[in-house]
Amino acid sequence: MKHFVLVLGTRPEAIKLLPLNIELRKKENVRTTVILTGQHRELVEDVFHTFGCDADIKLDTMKHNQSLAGITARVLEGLDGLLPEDADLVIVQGDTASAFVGSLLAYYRGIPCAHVEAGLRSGDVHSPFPEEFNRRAVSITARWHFAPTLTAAGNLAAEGIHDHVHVVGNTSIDAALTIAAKNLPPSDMLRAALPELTDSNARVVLVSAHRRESFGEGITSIIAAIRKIAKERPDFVFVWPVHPNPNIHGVVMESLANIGNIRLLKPLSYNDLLIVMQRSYLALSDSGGIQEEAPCFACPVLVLRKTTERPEAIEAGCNILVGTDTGAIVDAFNRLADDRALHRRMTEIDNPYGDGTASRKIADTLLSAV
Ligand SMILES: CC(=O)N[C@@H]1[C@@H](OP(=O)(O)OP(=O)(O)OC[C@H]2O[C@@H](n3ccc(=O)[nH]c3=O)[C@H](O)[C@@H]2O)O[C@H](CO)[C@@H](O)[C@@H]1O
Repeated sequence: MKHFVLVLGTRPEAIKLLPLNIELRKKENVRTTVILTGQHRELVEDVFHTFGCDADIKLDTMKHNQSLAGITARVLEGLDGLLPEDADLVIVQGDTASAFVGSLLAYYRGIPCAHVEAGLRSGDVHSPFPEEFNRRAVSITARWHFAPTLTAAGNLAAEGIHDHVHVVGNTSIDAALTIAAKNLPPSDMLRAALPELTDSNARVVLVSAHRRESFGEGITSIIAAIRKIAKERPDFVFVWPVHPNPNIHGVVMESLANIGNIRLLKPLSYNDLLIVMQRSYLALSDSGGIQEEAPCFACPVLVLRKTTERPEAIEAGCNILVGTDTGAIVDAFNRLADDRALHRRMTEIDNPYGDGTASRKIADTLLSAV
């Protein structure tokens, strides 16, 4: 019996690793232990609930206004005491401190590591900060690299990483399709905050922004764009689940409260988020996961970043890279709002991040290799 340990700390890691854990647990000759590092505790609990499972080990690392050094040090020390001695494999995902530290500890202990969502690169180690460093660092020690796309595999090849690279799609698509197929009802909170959910004439727009690179000037400029569009376009309803990060939360709540067609909400459960996405005409977002999931649900994304390590959806024509300039956001929004033919073309393209089978492929590969 093999023992695989999944280490995760944030909401997107839970969304992208729990489908893999479910696939692994279907196998007879493997058992898994899920360790939650506690990096973003509150946002993660909901995801476990949605997938109907719980973490096996929970670390308590969350501190108010935690520094990067503080998180990294606490997760490394906490994990060191808890990583099971008999682990045959450590699995990490993406680009967080938890992923970096999980792979580092596996390296220290001589345990092989598998990296899910390997090969995403911006090319600038300072942006996104610190994610670009984290994912590059994981690639140095990982033995298996599960790249979501050929582009990501090409990024690894450019760094000399050729062995055990498997292009499987992104597990975010497995998660989104699995949960959407359950057709779970929206929460009472969402129903009350967004009565337009059942009004087929209302045009809904999903908004989200939380990247560190947008703190300060970027978020101010995004807020100015949303305020201007909302005032000029009362035919649209804007739904913004505001990230709890203090650099975002305060300024968004202060600047956009009391505008009738802007609904500022607490972070949505994953199921509610998918319901809003399915109901949205378009999304304005800097989120990586939303850029990947939205093409499944006919929801073009205007990407609120200067660059993205997800060029596939831009190249395919599902999403548009807009940046954070107020005028550019307003122009791109109006164009897509008014040009229904463009909107239809953008929503008819196959999702370049996969078809919902990434977790099964990863589980099969690992079972035959470890
Ligand atoms: C630099 C970069 O791009 N890094 C990414 C970053 O993740 P991100 O940018 O995707 O992070 P978020 O936007 O926080 O999460 C998104 C998920 O959360 C769901 N959601 C959202 C709002 C809400 O109210 N309720 C929800 O349920 C949503 O549907 C989606 O699935 O780290 C990951 C981990 O390593 C990486 O994979 C990934 O590269």
